[in-house]
Amino acid sequence: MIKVQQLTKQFGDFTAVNQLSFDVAPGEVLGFLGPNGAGKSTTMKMITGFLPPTSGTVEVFGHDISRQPLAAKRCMGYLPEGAPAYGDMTVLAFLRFIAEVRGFRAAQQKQRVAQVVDKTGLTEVLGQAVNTLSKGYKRRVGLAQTLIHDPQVLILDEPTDGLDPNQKQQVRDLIRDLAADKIVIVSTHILEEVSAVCSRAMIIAAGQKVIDGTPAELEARSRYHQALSIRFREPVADGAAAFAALARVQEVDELQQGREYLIIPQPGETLYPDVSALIEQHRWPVESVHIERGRLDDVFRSLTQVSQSVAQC
Ligand SMILES: Nc1ncnc2c1ncn2[C@@H]1O[C@H](COP(=O)(O)OP(=O)(O)OP(=O)(O)O)[C@@H](O)[C@H]1O
Repeated sequence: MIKVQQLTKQFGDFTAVNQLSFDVAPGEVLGFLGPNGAGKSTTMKMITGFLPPTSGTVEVFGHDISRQPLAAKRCMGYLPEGAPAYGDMTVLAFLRFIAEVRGFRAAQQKQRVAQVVDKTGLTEVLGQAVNTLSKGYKRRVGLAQTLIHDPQVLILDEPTDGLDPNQKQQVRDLIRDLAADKIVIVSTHILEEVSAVCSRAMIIAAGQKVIDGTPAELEARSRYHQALSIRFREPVADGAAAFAALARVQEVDELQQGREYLIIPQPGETLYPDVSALIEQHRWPVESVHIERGRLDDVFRSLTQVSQSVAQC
């Protein structure tokens, strides 16, 4: 279990992280979201003991990161932003070095290195200097070094940043694979990553938590939650006015000259029965109907804009 309580970081007069509290349990993949400068990296650095908090505490499986840093760090693997250090070393030498630092010797060291090389797909670049690797491989080397001691907790700062779509997919699959019995905290700007790998998501803005829930709970906050997206086989004249006249409709968007409509309900309402009755009454030729779960980008935008403007007041 990770327990973060009232965590705060000030740089001079500026408060980068403000009274942040949350718990994470094994098996959870927590997506840490927020606009640039929200305080994600600063929080991760404090959780992993790379930056002392101004106030507040972090406990990792009962070990306080400030008072028992070695015991707490033993439980964690941390992938910071950017590329791994020691770029002149070959991948193999670098991973052996990390294994050595983590206390593995002889056969055990070989075995640990071989396991992470296999997991992260590094076999073909083992003899290459880290500096000369592509961005994707550098990221994988970073991931490999976080896994060497098979930690119970993985803290990954933008693990797919700068990767191409295939590499992104591979890293996400790896995170999902690793997540079964670990705690994973992953910061990202990429909202589709949250749906792809996270069991829970927290949005922070201006150093403060603005929402914490499952991706489905976040999507339910979107204005598009339960919106109906309807496509007809041919254009339907007057559809916009007819849909807009229904009770509990907030907005109707007509697309493709009347072949498609997006009908947004008032908050908390569902429209399917009324819309379906209207379509039947007019015998409009429906091709497809889709009920939206909600859009994370819309939730992200509305929550972070509100809290940033509050912070500026
Ligand atoms: N060492 C420092 N000294 C002064 N200010 C800092 C320092 N480190 C971070 N900050 C400031 O704290 C705020 C939070 O930074 P942080 O890097 O945690 O944000 P972030 O959410 O990770 O952003 P990004 O998504 O851009 O990586 C920013 O305004 C940043 O400029």
